[in-house]
Amino acid sequence: MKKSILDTLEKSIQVKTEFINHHAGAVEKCAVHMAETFKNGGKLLLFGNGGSAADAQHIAAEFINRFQMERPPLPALALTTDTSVITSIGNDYSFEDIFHKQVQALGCPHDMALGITTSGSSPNVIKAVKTAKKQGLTVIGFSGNRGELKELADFPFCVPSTVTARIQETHILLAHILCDLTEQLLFNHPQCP
Ligand SMILES: O=C(CO)[C@@H](O)[C@H](O)[C@H](O)[C@H](O)COP(=O)(O)O
Ligand SMILES: [Zn+2]
Repeated sequence: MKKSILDTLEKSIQVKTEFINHHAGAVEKCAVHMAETFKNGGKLLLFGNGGSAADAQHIAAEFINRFQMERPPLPALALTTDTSVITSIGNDYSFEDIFHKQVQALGCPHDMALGITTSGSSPNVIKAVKTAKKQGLTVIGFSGNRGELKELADFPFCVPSTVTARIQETHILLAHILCDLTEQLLFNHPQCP
């Protein structure tokens, strides 16, 4: 049992390390774009399924409330929370449309969209990402190393794994790093180098 726990820990660290080694520069660029977006009055729309829906909500809360410092709220909205909207779209149209229609309604050209899918191919995430691009939003894609999302996103972050749990663990690390950098860039965090 202990071996299995340690193997999982080791694998998680390995995937995160490999991911950061490959993507550190892109993470920094993405944070700069995000800070500019908020500075210019844009917002961040987030969406995903299952654990990634929880991640979308978790990340939105970091921006709206705060991450590590006292500062004004930043506009971020998870498209996974309004059961009336989601059930009406799912019921009248299809599950594939639940994020796409919300992006159509709420997305503006200077906003950013963050689509999260560990398979890289959930149809409702892919459709909403295509809509976001069509409407002029900048798209961040959180995925694993498979699927279409990495080809579509302006900032593709593909975790080098095919295991959903390992991918999700890296996504939340990445999200926390992006929140931290964005706060530093916008509000001159005391720890800013
Ligand atoms: O959290 C987990 C598994 O760790 C699940 O809830 C998982 O998120 C769901 O099966 C999702 O539907 C998977 O979708 P996706 O990541 O491939 O877009
Ligand atoms: Zn999970």
